[in-house]
Amino acid sequence: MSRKQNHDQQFSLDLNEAPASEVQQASRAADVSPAPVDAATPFSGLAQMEELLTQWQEAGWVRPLDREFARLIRTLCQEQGEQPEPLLILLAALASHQVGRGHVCVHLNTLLEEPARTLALPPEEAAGTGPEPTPLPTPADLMARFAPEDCYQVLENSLAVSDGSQSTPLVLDSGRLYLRRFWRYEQRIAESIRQRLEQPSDLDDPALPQGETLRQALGELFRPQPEVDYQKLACALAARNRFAVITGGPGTGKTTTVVNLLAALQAVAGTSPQRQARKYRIRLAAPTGKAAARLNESIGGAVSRLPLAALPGNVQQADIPTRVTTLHRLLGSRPDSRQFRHHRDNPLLVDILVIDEASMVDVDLMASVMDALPASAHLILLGDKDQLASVDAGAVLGELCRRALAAHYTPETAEWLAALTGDRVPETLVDNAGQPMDQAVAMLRKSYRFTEDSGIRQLAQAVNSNTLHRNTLAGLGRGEFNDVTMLPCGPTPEDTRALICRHALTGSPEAFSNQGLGRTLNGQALPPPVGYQHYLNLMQDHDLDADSLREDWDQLARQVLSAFGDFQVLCALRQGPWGVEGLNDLIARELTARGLIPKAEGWYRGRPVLVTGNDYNLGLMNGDIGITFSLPWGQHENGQPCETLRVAFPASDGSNDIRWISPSRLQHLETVFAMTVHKSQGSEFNHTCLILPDRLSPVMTRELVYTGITRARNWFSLIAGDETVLLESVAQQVVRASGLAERLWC
Ligand SMILES: Nc1ncnc2c1ncn2[C@@H]1O[C@H](COP(=O)(O)OP(=O)(O)OP(=O)(O)O)[C@@H](O)[C@H]1O
Repeated sequence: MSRKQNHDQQFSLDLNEAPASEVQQASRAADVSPAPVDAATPFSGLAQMEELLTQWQEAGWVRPLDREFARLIRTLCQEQGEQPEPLLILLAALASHQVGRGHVCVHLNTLLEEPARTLALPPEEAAGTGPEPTPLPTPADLMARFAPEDCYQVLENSLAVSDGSQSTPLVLDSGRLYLRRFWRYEQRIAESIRQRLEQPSDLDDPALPQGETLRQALGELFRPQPEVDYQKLACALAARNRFAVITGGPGTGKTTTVVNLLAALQAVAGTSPQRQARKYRIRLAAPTGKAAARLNESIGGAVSRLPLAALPGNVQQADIPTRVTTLHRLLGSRPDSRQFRHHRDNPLLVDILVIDEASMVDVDLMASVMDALPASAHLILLGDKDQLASVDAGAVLGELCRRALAAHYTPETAEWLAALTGDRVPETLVDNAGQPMDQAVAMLRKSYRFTEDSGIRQLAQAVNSNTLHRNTLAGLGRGEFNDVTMLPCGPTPEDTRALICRHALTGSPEAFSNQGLGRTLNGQALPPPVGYQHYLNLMQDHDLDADSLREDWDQLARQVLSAFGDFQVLCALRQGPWGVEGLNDLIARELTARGLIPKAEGWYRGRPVLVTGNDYNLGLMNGDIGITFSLPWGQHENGQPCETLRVAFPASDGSNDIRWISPSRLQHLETVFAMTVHKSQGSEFNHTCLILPDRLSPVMTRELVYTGITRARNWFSLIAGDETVLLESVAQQVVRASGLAERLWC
């Protein structure tokens, strides 16, 4: 038997799912030898390479997990009689390191061409401290010794690596090195999409009755327009395919479009002899509780405005759900397990699944969705392709939308769309060589939330197209737009801190060219920009007491939570004076000094908290926001009522209920006067203030700045520690290594 043939038995253990105890045992088995002195030393033996990995880990360059993964590969190779090359151990650690940074794999050629940039090693220090010189050999020093062929040879000769056809812990596929688990996720996602795209549709022939029903329904749902109606085109495309993506910037009508789409599909189902007029079972989901709650808020109104009576198929309001659940709840997550209740052998009972804010879904969760979805079900992803990618590995929506701007619809698709919608796709979006995946992606191109002259819209566009210039920023400073302001940092750090404090307190309406007054949208007056004193005043100015009813407290909590959502400080970093930790502390101290909160540490009345991990027992999801109240519900030993702290959370089921939770029961949370842009995904605020530091860091990218700006519904303020850093951030783009797009487009 050849070495490779025996793989399945040898490596039946999936290393990335290995229990911690095994990892620790492997770790303890390692020898340690003297520190390496140059880039050649780690290649003189396994112990030397492992010692370097330990030093990298101690320096904070790689995670303990990365080092342990490399050691486990070494142990497993040795157990099979292979003496692994130090280069193999190094590549294993680097592949694991890249997963920790959101990549699905490592492109070997890119790694060799640009090791420092690809790996972001050595890491830059947190803003404010500057990079420290280090005597450690860097990955770039090490990789400079090798050509791609050397890496391929070492990987191909190892029992720990295969092309995926065998159960090895590492997979080398088309020049990409994967941890096996991530390779499998990518495979499963691509397979599921391809399988859905290959299924013929009843709607393929516009002349057949189903096509005619769809045409009629679209005619009722969309008013005729002088220009191409991209929402109508998106509905038609998504109705035809069992897999579809609808992408668009803020306010381009993703929710409106999907509601129309679901109504149109129910009309088709209601007239379909094959379905015997049985309507589709539809579920709506979002990756976080916050995103689910936001869709909950907007979808009910959109459904109630549907012209149902005019549609064929006897579509009723109840045929279109308005309750949105989190993906974890939908799939049935179980405490302390990464396995969901719904999977291939216990699929979801659903005909159409819509996932909003799909940019936040990582490869692991997306693969679980694909597994749990019956092969015949429609999957519709909604999201903004230009937003930040998921926190965990992958950039699934970004990859699926990578050709969305130019569309690449085939002439056949363009003809079909014209027959169904009456709209002709512009020639620039038609491509004879368009591929099946292109035909399932629709991009909404017109914003209905922002007017043409909106500063938020123009700033977001300039960032997205990398055309943000100093004169745009100067224009913001001069008050060229009445919905955006740029607040100038002071000459000293104290001045800047004072500016941030003033702004966080009041929202600085005077800094906007119209003094924050008089803005209207679609004839509706918009509330002016506010800061945190707005919700804290509301908390203080009430006349509830121990005799008040629970309902009255619930009502107050709803008002306070809504007022808190009127303003949010966002930042790029976690640590340092410009990060969440520094800003939370700064703002809390200012509010204490103003008598708006009693103290700045621990638990106190008015403390806003962000849940940072799912807690199924309490029914709280990552991203939920609560506000701490002091309630007269406690009791002294003598029976007298006393104040007790409770955190008010809005129920995540769209019921408008309030849950009061004791602080001692809350485990994963942080104060949220400041929030990272990453955590703000899926949320929107009436007034958003984005604070960017005075030093560039790898996390500061175009996607981050764009996501920060587009969290603002009506007012946006910017505090940039250094304009050059802002411009440089916009020039930096997130590119996550993955092979998904290559699997879907040949
Ligand atoms: N075709 C349209 N004509 C007029 N108004 C529209 C149209 N489509 C959407 N709108 C309005 O634009 C606003 C934003 O629409 P919608 O909520 O559907 O967009 P979205 O892309 O889902 O927004 P978000 O950025 O919050 O995800 C809503 O007030 C909606 O009623």
